[in-house]
Amino acid sequence: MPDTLLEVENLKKVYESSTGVVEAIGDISFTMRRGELVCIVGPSGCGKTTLLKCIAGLLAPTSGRIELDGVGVTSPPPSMALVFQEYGRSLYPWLTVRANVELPLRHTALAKDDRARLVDDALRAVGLDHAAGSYPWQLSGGMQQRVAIARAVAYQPEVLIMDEPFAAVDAQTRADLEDLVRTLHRERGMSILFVTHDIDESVYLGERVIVLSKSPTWVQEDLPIDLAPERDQIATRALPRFTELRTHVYEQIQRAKRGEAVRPSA
Ligand SMILES: Nc1ncnc2c1ncn2[C@@H]1O[C@H](COP(=O)(O)OP(=O)(O)OP(=O)(O)O)[C@@H](O)[C@H]1O
Repeated sequence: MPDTLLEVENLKKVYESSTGVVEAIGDISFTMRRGELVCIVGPSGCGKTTLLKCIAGLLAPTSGRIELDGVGVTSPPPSMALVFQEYGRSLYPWLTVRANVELPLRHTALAKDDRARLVDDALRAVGLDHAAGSYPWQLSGGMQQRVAIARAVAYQPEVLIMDEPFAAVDAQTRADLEDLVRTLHRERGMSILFVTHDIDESVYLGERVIVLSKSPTWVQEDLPIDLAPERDQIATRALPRFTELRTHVYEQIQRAKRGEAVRPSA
């Protein structure tokens, strides 16, 4: 199998509406390998969601190319799963946790027993096997987001796309969910593209952090995170190297906001 999973080449997105023209994405190129966990950060409004929508085939780019597994993305690829910030809106309140997790599998050719096995396994992976019969509205926000993650895990996607998934949960829950994402990546080899506003989160989670410029957006830096793969909320964040990396990313985002970085080809 080829090592490159996702390829974004010279992506440009211009919104045109009655209120005017917005060049959200100027020219973004990057690749992601199979099994990688890549974080994307950038100033507010720099086009992170626009980028993910294009990658997910929900929005047509103005120009450029996106390939998943060597195939051009022109509509939502079946081998992709998405988890958004608004877990409340991504779960069906009239379905149990189990039924919510099973939902995408109902459209596959899997036998009922196989579907049940995948759902059980995913619920166990996110620590919610005890809540299978509950309804989403009976769960805390963090638990609801675990259900959304379990649904993605059960679906066994080639790549999991996460758009600020933990922005609406409290700090302690957020730390637990970050560790869950690291575990899914480490133990199941999941390929994860993770957008966040939180610089510390990007360094804690990522094997690479892609820093975007302000709009019209380009890749200002593609930074390898040379921390050990075993990460711990207290020990890793206390490392001098963690502080160096987060300070570096912070400075890059400040430069991006001020528009100081100059595009190499410009
Ligand atoms: N449907 C749309 N029509 C017109 N302009 C849009 C549309 N969606 C987004 N934009 C503009 O495109 C730019 C990028 O928006 P986008 O939401 O992708 O950025 P973001 O980095 O995800 O933002 P945030 O950090 O606030 O979450 C912004 O200037 C925004 O106003």
